[in-house]
Amino acid sequence: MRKISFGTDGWRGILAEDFTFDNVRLVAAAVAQYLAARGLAERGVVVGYDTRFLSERFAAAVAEVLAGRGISVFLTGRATPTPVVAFAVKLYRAGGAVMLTASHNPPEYNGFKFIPEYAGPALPHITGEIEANIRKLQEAGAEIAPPGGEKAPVTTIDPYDAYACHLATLVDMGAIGRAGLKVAVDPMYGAGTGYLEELLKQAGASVEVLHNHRDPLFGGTLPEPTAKSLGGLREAVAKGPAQLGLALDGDADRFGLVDSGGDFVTPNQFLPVLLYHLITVKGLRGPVARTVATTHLLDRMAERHGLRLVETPVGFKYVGQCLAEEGAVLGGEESGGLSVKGHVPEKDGILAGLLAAEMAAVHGKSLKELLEQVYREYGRLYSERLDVHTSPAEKERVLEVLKGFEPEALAGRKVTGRVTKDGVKLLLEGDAWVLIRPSGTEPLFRIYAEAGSAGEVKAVQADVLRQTGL
Ligand SMILES: O=P(O)(O)OC[C@H]1O[C@H](O)[C@H](O)[C@@H](O)[C@@H]1O
Repeated sequence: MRKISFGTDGWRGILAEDFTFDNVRLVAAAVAQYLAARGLAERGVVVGYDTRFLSERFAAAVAEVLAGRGISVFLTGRATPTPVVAFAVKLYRAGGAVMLTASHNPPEYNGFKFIPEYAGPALPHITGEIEANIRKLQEAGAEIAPPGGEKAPVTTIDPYDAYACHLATLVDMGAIGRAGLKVAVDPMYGAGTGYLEELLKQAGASVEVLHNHRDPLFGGTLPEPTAKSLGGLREAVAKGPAQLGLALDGDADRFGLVDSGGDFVTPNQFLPVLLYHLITVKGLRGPVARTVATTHLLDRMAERHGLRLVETPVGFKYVGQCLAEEGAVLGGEESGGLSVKGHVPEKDGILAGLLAAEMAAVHGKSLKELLEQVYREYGRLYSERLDVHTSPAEKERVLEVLKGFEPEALAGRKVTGRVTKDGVKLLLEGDAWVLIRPSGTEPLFRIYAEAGSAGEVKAVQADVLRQTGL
């Protein structure tokens, strides 16, 4: 059996291979030990799950282990988005939450996310402690049998209404209604079903919904809101009357956006437009947090407005930490995660979608028109990510190469700096950069690049491939 370990965001495993009821019970017991050691057990734990195969059964198994160890459980009565489960931690002042989900992974996966009492993704020192507990339980040959009998209650919850009220403090729902916005929503058969479309309808928008029934095979695609997977939504928006398309990933923590006409808007394009809106319309002030892989257009904007820019490794856990501890206005990442000041420090695709709708309503413009405005004020940057699949042996070789990867120039541009907070990032003259890092969720390397033209981005990536032999 492979080692149970928490990657970029939770433990993920293939169903029946690694992700078994026995292993889920083992990890739940390790979480119970962590909570007890931290004095958090008496606050109880929220348990939620997505729409994947057996997710509700795994959630019930986790609830049973926790309750059997005297920890009260707030169990969601239906599939619930990860950000809503995080919000429920605050709502019930719980000691943490367990979310059963493999997010946007292929259908044969399921997963286990732990959300500590601060209501954002668990930081490495916490998952490290849980992993150590798992090893000790395994070494002791402890059998985590269904405990047979609860020592604490399991209460069924539905945090929808409280979450909706909270979002109404962050989003101008009235503006969405007044504008009579027409929106198409694609929850990708996932846990966001019944959330984003309902909130928009309640606000008064007219909503067309796609893929809003449970399908653990996700219609044969990945529940990942990328341009490639959102063909149906793009077609729906291109056909009209919808002016905007909003998508979520399998557990609704990531967002995907389709502009009027059916064009996909990347997170690197949306984040600067949102920051502009938050600063100029909503009047928010505070630092701006982005991962090392996210657009530097945010840096230019932060500098112009006198805001501090915080760069974190990849993983919303680090972005969330900046939101929670430093009061950031916006925390975002190129893989489609964001949260804003006043919200839980967990990425939230529903909030992102509602903010996009608010912006369309308030400005009466498409996202692309707003983006053009941002480009006019701050200059334009092109960014792209290239994913390169590798075997485990190849991965080791490339990691070795990266240790000493300090070229003088890339694609004819001088290297002016080297950042190693996550993978290797080379800063190039002319406000360009490239980052090479192994994914923590998939067996591949990601090569992210940004420059003043699309051609330069491609040239820089090609030179990285050539020089590293990837
Ligand atoms: O690039 P990876 O290590 O595969 O991570 C990709 C993404 O995985 C999860 O969704 C994390 O929550 C994100 O913060 C991260 O950006």
